[in-house]
Amino acid sequence: MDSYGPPLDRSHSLASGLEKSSPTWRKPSHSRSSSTLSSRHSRQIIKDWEVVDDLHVEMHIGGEMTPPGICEGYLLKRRKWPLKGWHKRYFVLEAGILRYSKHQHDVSRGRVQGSLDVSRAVMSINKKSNRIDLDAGDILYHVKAKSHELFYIWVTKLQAHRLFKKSEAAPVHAPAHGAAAERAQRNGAVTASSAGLGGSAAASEVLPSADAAVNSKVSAWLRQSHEPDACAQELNRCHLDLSEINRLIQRLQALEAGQTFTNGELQRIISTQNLSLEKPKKSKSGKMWGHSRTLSTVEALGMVRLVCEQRHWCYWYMFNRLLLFTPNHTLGCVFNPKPIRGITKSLSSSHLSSSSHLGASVPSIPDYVYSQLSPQTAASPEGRKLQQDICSMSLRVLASLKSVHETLSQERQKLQETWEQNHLHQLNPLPEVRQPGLRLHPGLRLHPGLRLHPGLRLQTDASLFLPPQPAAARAPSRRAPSVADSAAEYFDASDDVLCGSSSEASDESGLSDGSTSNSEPDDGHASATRKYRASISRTPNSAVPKSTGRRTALPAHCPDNSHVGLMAILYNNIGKDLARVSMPAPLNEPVNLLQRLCEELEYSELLDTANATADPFQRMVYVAAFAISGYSTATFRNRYKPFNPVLGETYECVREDRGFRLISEQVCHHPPISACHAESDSFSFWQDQRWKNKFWGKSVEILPTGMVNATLSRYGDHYEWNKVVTCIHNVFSQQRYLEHYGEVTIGNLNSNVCTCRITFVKSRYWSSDSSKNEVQGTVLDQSGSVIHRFGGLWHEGIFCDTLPTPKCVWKPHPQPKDYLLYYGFSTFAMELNELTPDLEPLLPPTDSRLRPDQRMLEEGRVDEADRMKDEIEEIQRERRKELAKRGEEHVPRFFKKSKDSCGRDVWLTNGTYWKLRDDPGFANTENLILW
Ligand SMILES: CC(C)CCC[C@@H](C)[C@H]1CC[C@H]2[C@@H]3CC=C4C[C@@H](O)CC[C@]4(C)[C@H]3CC[C@]12C
Repeated sequence: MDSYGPPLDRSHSLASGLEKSSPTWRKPSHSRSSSTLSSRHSRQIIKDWEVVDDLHVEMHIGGEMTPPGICEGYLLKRRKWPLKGWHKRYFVLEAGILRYSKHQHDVSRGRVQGSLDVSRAVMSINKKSNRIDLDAGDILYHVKAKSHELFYIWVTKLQAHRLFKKSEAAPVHAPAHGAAAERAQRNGAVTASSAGLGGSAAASEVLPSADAAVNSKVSAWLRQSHEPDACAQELNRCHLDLSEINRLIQRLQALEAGQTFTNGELQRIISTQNLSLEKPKKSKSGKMWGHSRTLSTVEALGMVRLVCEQRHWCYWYMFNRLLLFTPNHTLGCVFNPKPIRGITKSLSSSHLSSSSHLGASVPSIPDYVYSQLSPQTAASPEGRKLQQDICSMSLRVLASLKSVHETLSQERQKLQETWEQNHLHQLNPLPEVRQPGLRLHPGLRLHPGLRLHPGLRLQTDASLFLPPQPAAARAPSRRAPSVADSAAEYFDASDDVLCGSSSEASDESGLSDGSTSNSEPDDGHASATRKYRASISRTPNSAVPKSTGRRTALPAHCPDNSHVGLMAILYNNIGKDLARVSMPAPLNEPVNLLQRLCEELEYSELLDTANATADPFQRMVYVAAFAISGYSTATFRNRYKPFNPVLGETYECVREDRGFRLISEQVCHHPPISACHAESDSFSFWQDQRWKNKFWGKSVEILPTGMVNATLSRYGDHYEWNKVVTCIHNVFSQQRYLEHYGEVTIGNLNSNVCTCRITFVKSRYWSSDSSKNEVQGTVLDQSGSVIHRFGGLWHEGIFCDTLPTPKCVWKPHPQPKDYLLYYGFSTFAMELNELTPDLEPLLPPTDSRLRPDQRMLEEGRVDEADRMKDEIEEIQRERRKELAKRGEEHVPRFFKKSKDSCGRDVWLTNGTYWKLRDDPGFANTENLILW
């Protein structure tokens, strides 16, 4: 195998964008943390793994995606238990499903030992050891091919199947639209102008044809709305552009490698054939036999095979010098080409003649392909031209996709609202008639203090609170109105208040819905969230905060870090707290974890409002909104990691404009703990943050421990709540995103009048983007009755429809201009690390604002920042060693360890910071030297 050339450990991945070459960032990303591994060897192994994405698979022939062919053969499969050793198993990959059996003959007998949908698995490969890992969460396969060639073929095939299956699952093709529009037209719902409206036309099909009002409104929408047409055109353009880009890239690669065939063509051939990778058995007549299913076709189509008898080499020869199989390694390859006539022809003619090139110097397929993927300077004018074309075309596609996305989201929202409003009319044509079958959760009772609106109509989404019930129990039943119905009416009454006019209420309010009798609890959640969402979107954004004199942008744009390989870093730090893993500076954002604690106070006005609210139940709603608001930063913050504070580092934040001041300190190194304390006239807020990680292959869960605390001065409340899990999905890929899920319970340690439960709903993998990030909450009284309910999305806002005036209790501020160029920071986040001349002399030298590496990164001096970061971490290590030598322990300066009411360790302020700052001033105290 070695003779196939060395370069399997190149950082240019076969198909992943994770480890693109980078002259600036060739510094091996694992170097920093490699000390955690025992041997150089194990580091090497980790380094060679790559996650494969499906971007580079070439499967289009003439614009259509070709279904990939079957692939079958023996692979070595890692034993399940103990996880040691390998056994040979026969694998068949067909229609996106990878099945395996013990032996080849088991397949025909239907004896399958396991199967996995490859489109749902994360695929990691190790080119050095020919290994492929497929991780579908619950099912995990570790397999190994016997040779590079087999490995390459399997990888190519797997990619092809994944891509095809994914594309099948998410069809965006236009042709169906015409048919749908036609059908819709037959229903009389749309006029001729709607042909080609695609999804929108299809939506009209589900409208109950009996309801003329519904039909007319939606068809009016369809008539007026031409955006989907524009989108379809735009997408068609994108499609063409992408094909063109693909062609240009291939051309460029071929040009640079001086080759006639492109990598894409090779991949396409492998993808589309039916392949049996087993050694063709010798028949009595001495003929070579392949898999029975494929053999005759193979011969019929003139499969290209050269056998070089003298040297006992068997060349399976696809293109010029592409496949080289030796009897010792790979044992034959039988192709059942689907009719790609041109290619078969070219195989058999011009390329056969180049057999004389074959030999030990011939690069293997992987080498060939990797060489194609290597960045090469396109010296020729044609190459440069190609590069420019690729660039400008890519930008065009990006712009188109952005605009399509925006338009479609708006249209969807409009349609949704139109549909919901009309749907209500249909379900509740007569306001006085009670809708049968309404059920309410026993916990959802009417609070004695609540007044019912006189003009009651029955529209509610009580299903929100319904626990799962067997289908029989969901059947509508007629019964007398009950307290539960009254509660439902109460919610409806709220809508009236919201909309001002009772007759128009159902048209305007996004909150009412009569469709409760047979909705699944999950659907209930989703539909409630849709309504909350609609109401939130109608709430105007809070006025742009008046200028605080603080900066509105960072000094420099964020660096591109898409090339930095994360895999090695994370593997090398398994078991470590992700947030604390040291990463190269381009992976960092110029704020640290102490500052991120402060960021949770971005919406501190909610605590001020709570403190000004007399009713304890309503007060709780605002506290809950505050607890949720702290999670909203996650929306745009998944590309960079906050700096880890060093032990003893501090941070202060004085916000006269918001009326609070905060201090935080890194109080412990093992485990790393950051503590903070904030105070204002209306509240105090403190927490210490530490967390654990769970690494799931393609995602990382952050499980915070420790409670968050807030007290309100006016009512003496002491609220305490837990945090939910934050999950970094697709951690290795550029499609990384954050999700929060779990339950938060807010208690009041000084009063048991009410509690609050908030659910951060875990999205299902098929859920649409608009239903991601759902939050639902209830405020309960002592007996467990629901007094208030609220919901929405943690990145868009929270609506409470049970307040005397139902309203959006919280909505995140709009993001500042160009925020994506500034790490996705909000205005508040931009301000966190701002250092003004009047502030500087007042800070202790341990303040994060004075930390040089973070400052360098903020100023765009990324390389310097990285070096400085190494130095600061080294200083910290030295300091720890010194302390250990002296048998001492680090004592935090401004926080002390204590126990909370449940006996848990907590870090509380010792009350000295602000006093020292005033007198004698930190310039006159003894301070730690951290950098
Ligand atoms: C470079 C890439 C891979 C790493 C990105 C990691 C980022 C997204 C991670 C690292 C540390 C993480 C934070 C750690 C702790 C918390 C507290 C939790 O209650 C809310 C989420 C929050 C605030 C996390 C958000 C996501 C986070 C910032």
